[in-house]
Amino acid sequence: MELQLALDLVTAQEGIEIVREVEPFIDIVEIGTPIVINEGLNAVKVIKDAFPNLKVLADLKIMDAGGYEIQKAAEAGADIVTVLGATNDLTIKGAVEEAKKQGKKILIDMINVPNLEQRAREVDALGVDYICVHTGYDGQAAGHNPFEDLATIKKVVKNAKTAVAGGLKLETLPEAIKAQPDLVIVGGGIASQSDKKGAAEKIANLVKQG
Ligand SMILES: O=C([C@H](O)CO)[C@H](O)[C@H](O)COP(=O)(O)O
Repeated sequence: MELQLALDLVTAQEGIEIVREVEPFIDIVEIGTPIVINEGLNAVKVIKDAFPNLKVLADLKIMDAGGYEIQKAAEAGADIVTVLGATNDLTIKGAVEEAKKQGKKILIDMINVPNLEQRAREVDALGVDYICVHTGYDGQAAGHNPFEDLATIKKVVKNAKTAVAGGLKLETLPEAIKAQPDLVIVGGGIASQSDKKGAAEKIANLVKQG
């Protein structure tokens, strides 16, 4: 089981300071969608240059032009790029093809996919690397969490790795780990804490014990 730190509501420069504190405890650093909106793919390059030994995920949430957008993220140094499960198979196939060419990986974000079980089966058959259930900020604000969705995809995904994201914190992590995802994604549960290093260390220990 791996741990991904999501950097969202900070600048890339602030992100570098956070990663410096927690680098020994994380496997992947995510350049979140808000950072990409504010600073573009240059933020991916800045973080990859600062931490060449960490895997970097660009949370582009691709919905169209899969091949082209993966190519641009790869040029910026991303190792993993997100594509929305809600898009059509053509976009996912284009993204997978380009990612294979570039030696990169695709994470499918199943945020707001209504027919989760069926869609998870379908995208799993398209050769993607990760399938991630995700309760976004708006869903979290309405009191939702991703635990039931994780159990749903764990039953049907046979090829891809499974991942979970959405409001995970030290207190709620055991619930996520119980379902044995391959990747746990934590944003505010580390990045918004006053003791980021302490939070990351405790969360990493739970993830390691898996
Ligand atoms: O993908 C995310 C969100 O949609 C903003 O772009 C976050 O990275 C993801 O939800 C993880 O962050 P937390 O919910 O703060 O753990």
